Order: sequence, then structure tokens, then C-alpha cells
Amino acid sequence: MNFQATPPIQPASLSSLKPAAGARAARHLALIPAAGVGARMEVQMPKQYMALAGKPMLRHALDTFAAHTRIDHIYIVVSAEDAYIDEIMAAAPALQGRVTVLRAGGPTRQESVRNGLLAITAAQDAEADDWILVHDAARPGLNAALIDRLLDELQDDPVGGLLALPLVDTIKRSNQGRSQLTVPRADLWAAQTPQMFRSALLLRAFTQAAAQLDAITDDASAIEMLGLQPKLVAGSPRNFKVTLAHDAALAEFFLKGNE
Ligand SMILES: Nc1ccn([C@@H]2O[C@H](COP(=O)(O)OP(=O)(O)OP(=O)(O)O)[C@@H](O)[C@H]2O)c(=O)n1
Ligand SMILES: C[C@](O)(CO)[C@H](O)COP(=O)(O)O
Repeated sequence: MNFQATPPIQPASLSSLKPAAGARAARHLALIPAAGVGARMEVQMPKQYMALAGKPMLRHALDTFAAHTRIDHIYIVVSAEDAYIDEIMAAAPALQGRVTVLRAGGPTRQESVRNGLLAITAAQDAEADDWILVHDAARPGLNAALIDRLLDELQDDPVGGLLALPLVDTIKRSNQGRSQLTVPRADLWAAQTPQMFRSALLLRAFTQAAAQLDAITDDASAIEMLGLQPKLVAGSPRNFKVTLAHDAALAEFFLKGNE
């Protein structure tokens, strides 16, 4: 795939991404990377398909987005050889017409996101100023209130942003298993998802970062590489990423209606 280096975006030029007066309102499109294998979870299937609170993990985020009236469409990126998604979609008639499955997973989360963006763009399914909400399938605790908070906080923002949580623990830098120093935590936040940016800006950021995709682990990093500063929007502990085996019980706690 040939990515041409593009000059960094000057914040002043971002105004071109906002809809012109009288243009149709920008849509909100969810893009869910779900092409991982969940190696750290140590379960027998990709973790996004493991049962949590009575349904496969990825159904929680899918159902939350599909039930949200401000979300116009949902794209889910799975691996080309995914053996689960077709059966899951067939068992969820309420998702028909609201969800497009993209068998475009890549070797890393960022490449899966980039491939999904390219597929949406190639299908001309998104206008330049449409908002893309990239959300991990591995964060099943997302709810409508968090989506509303993100949309309300960012709808007039020139850059976009992400849900995140300010760190509350003291942070240590390790040296061979020993505490080498304490990292000042005053301005440290833990990034969550959705991470929400306008389609053209996100695609440009991923194009610009093409050679460094392995070095970044979230979508906002690519936007930062353009010299822009995404807005941090208060997330929630319930929106944590299910990563390690012990996370399943905590996810069930939140998904069973506990805050
Ligand atoms: N090549 C990849 C890797 C990850 N993901 C997705 O990105 C999200 C966050 O990634 P992570 O929690 O790291 O999931 P895995 O990569 O599956 O986990 P592990 O690193 O333990 O294998 C998940 O919804 C995962 O399915 C993806 O779409 N494509
Ligand atoms: C995108 C993310 O969830 C923000 O915290 C995180 O970077 C994903 O990391 P992973 O190693 O791909 O799970």
C-alpha cells in the first residue's frame, strides 16, 4: 500500500473539515476493531467472542452502539479467517442493517483500524467531516451515557478526542523489577475508547503515521503525530479493557448492572 508523506496539518486548516453552513449534518460512525486473538486472556477462543453476562463480549459494544439513536452506522473489523462473526450476526436480527462486517483485520490493532478506515473510504461510505468513533470490542462496558458525553464534548471540537481516566495511583518506573523512580502523575491519563475524530483527519493521520503504526497503540497517537492535541473526555472504570484472565469477573460485575 503506497502512502505518500503528507505535510503536517496546521490547526487553522482543520476548519475545512467542519461541515459548511447548510451542509448535511456530520454523521457518527462506529468502527470496532475486533480482529485480535486475545493471547493475554489465555482462553480457547479470541477473547472478543468469550461469553460475558450471557452473550459474546463484542455483542455488548455492538448492541450499545446499535441502540444509540445518534450512531448512524457501525463497522466491525474482523480477521479474514474469523469463524465466529457470521453466526453471531445471524443470531442478532436487530443488528441487520446497522452493522457492516469488514473482514479486513491486520497484524496489529492499528493496522486493523487503518484497514477499516480504508474500506469505509473506498466504499465512499463516509464524508470527510463524518465522525469516526473507534472503539475496542474488548471494552464491553461502554454505555449510552459515555457515548453521549463524548459526542456532546466533541461535537464542536476542531480536533476530536477520546474517553480517558486520570491516573489515581502513584506511578513507578521499574528497573529489573525494582522501583527506579516515581513518575509525576498530575497530568497522566489512561486512554480508553471510543476515540473520536473526523474521517478525513483520521485517515490522514494514519497515512502520515504509516511507517510508525507498529510504534503506536491507539488512534489519538496518530493524531498527536500531526502536531494536534486530542481532547481528553472523562471515561469510566466500567469501560476498562478486558485483557487478562482475571478481567472477566470484573467485566461481568459491571455488565450485570453494577456501576
Ligand atoms: N491485530 C489486531 C489486534 C487487536 N485488535 C483489536 O483491538 C482491540 C484491543 O486490542 P487488545 O486488547 O490488545 O486485543 P488482542 O490484541 O486480541 O489481545 P492480545 O494483545 O492479548 O492478543 C481488541 O478489540 C482487538 O480485537 C484488532 O482489531 N486487530
Ligand atoms: C486503544 C487502547 O485501548 C487505549 O488504551 C489501547 O492502547 C489498546 O492497547 P492493546 O495493547 O491493543 O490492547
